[in-house]
Amino acid sequence: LCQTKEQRILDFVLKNAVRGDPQSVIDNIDKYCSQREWSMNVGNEKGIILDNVVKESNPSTILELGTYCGYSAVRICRLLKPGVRFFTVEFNPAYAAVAKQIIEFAGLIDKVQVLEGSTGDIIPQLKKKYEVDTLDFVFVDHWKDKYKPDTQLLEKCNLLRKGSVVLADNVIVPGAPDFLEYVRNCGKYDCTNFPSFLEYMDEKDALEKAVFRG
Ligand SMILES: CCCNc1ncnc2c1ncn2[C@@H]1O[C@H](/C=C/CNC(=O)c2cc(-c3ccc(F)cc3)cc(O)c2O)[C@@H](O)[C@H]1O
Ligand SMILES: [Mg+2]
Repeated sequence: LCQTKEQRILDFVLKNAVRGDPQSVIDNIDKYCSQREWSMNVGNEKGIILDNVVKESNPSTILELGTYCGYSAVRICRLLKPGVRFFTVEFNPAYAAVAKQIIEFAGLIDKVQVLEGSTGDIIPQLKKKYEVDTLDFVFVDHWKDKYKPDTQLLEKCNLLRKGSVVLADNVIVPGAPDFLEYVRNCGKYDCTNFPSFLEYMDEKDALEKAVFRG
């Protein structure tokens, strides 16, 4: 029996999407969350912007902060060439379990490493334990008050290089004002705002792209 919303989303995907077809997984999550139960996936409007920024960055090493159900992990990894490394961090075991099953159903589990734990613990381990040199692309979509400290932690751990792209969801709703102020004024990033809409709603939201100057 599906007790949680996340389990109901997984169940809907397993029943209605096509195994091995990432686009059908994305479309079915969007269908469920727009028709049945709202859920905090990046969604299709902001998702198209995410797709375009990923495509233009052509990244080889990607980090996502906040996996949730794996919607954006599937969105990003469906665009990646073979051999690319995608790490996604999730500290809620129940969400991580749902995400792994959704990513697996989409046929992308070989490209994805779901790192269970807190970003504060995992980011400092990326170089030594996960053999990461620097990150080409970071998608930030976890607790909004952690965007700024975790971006600063990425800098401190020397995980960003000249041209690394940090793309943040929800800079209008719920908002991440300290993060926005930081990336726009600290002098280390070239920032671009992408106005869009909150997932499955008519409210305005936006993504912020912050390119590290190195
Ligand atoms: C120690 C905490 C920081 N470190 C962390 N390390 C690892 N995983 C972390 C995490 N923080 C949060 N997470 C995970 O990220 C996810 C959290 C996402 C938070 N997102 C939101 O709150 C959010 C919220 C909205 C929203 C918008 C409008 C509204 F009326 C209500 C909600 C829309 C969004 O697109 C959102 O992304 C969860 O899976 C959580 O378990
Ligand atoms: Mg979000």
